[in-house]
Amino acid sequence: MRVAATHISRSFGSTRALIDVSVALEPGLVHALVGENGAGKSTLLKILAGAERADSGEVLLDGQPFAPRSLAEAEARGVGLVYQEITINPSLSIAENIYIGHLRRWRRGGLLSTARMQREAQRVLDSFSAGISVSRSLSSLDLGQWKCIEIARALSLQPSVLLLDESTAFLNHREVDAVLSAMQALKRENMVIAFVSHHLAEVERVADRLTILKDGSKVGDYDSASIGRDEIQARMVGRGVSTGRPAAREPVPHPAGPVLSARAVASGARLAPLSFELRPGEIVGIAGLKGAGGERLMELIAGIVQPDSGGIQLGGRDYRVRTPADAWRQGVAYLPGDRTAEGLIVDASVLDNLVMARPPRRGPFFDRARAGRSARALIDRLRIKTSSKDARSGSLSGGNLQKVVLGKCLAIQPSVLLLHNPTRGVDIGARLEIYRILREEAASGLAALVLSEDLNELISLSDRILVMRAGAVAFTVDRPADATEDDIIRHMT
Ligand SMILES: Nc1ncnc2c1ncn2[C@@H]1O[C@H](COP(=O)(O)OP(=O)(O)OP(=O)(O)O)[C@@H](O)[C@H]1O
Repeated sequence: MRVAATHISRSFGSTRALIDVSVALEPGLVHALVGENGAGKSTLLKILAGAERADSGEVLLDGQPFAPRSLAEAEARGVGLVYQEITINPSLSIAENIYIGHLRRWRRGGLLSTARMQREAQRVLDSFSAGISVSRSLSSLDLGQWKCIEIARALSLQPSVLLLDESTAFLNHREVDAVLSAMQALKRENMVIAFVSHHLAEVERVADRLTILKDGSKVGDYDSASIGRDEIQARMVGRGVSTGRPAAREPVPHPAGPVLSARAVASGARLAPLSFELRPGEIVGIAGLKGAGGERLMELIAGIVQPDSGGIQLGGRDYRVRTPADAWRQGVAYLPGDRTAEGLIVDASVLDNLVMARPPRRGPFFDRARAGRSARALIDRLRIKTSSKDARSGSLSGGNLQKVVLGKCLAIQPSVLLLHNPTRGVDIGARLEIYRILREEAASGLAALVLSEDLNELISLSDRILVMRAGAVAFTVDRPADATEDDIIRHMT
């Protein structure tokens, strides 16, 4: 099957998400869509998948007009979509997750024919060498394998075209491999594959062709062999970007006493008694696999869970927080790993989300004028792409939403900032901007703890890195500038 989209335009109110974009997708080739946050990548995929309608333009499937009004209609014509978010239900089996929404297929006289469903689910997983047995429990699989189950779900409808929207965004470096291998296996089956990614290393690894979008318009189509990473970046942003990974931080002196110190804090089996100090101006990275203890440490400081033993001091005083709100009040801001579930309210405006943690007041009243000024300053500083400060947050693109959550944290001028995967889904230009802002904040005294699956991010940002394994610090990298990803991975596993 060939996909030809021509002269596609789509606006949302005053935002022109796509302007006269044409792309051609060929079978047996992996096609990457790249561009800055808000460039229009997801909108284009959604139009192809039936989740959005184009205002104008035409899509042809093997020469036949294709204007699906729903995902189901697109699926029936052979076009499947894999979402950015994880959509696995852990209380169901692998096979049930694959056939969710189509379980009726496996019912005979009111009974679910589990054995047949399992056999068929296994066949689909094996068709792209996922290496997953349907008899396993979901909890024994990693997120990359969960993504492969979502790919199997799309494949169970026998599509000829598979669209993946930032499917690796929530995965760590190992889990990504499973998804990229799946794409390569499907390419060999002669499928049309298009994916969105902010990670140009992934694009280089699997894409045969790429289309660059900028501000809703197409910059161009390229053979990936003929264009280098620097040129892709330059074309994405419309100006030169020197490198995707900024120079590592030079060690900075930290003369003051610790702003935060943990003494033998422990939390069940998740965290063995741990002591460490965080000084003003210091950025400390935490590396570790899921469940290694980094997330639990952040949750303890953020007031989400209570330590079983040990204690934390903030600014030399006992720091006991029972709820996240307590922590925010004391100047400890937390950017959670999942921006929409915990980080912000999608139905509220950009302004409301930005100032939500500490709304400016005049007397007993909300000071809308001051809130407006502060929101506008954050929108400019973080280069948040929104039609206005009053726009509904849910209308922003994924990367821009992430910047809103970061803005909400910075708005309270915290003394300690806890960041979990701070630049997930954020494009390269904005990522460098966020690193610059965090360094500026650190230079004026902010202390930050950064838990990230992106090890290059930790190396670039941190003054030191705590590498966690099985609930304890297995190793401390004192000079991240001299470390490589492999050095860190060795201590994580
Ligand atoms: N449902 C919507 N309502 C209003 N505006 C929208 C809607 N969907 C997308 N937009 C706007 O359209 C533009 C393109 O968004 P899109 O999600 O396609 O970008 P993207 O390239 O996928 O970005 P990201 O890399 O951040 O995910 C953005 O300015 C976004 O705010």
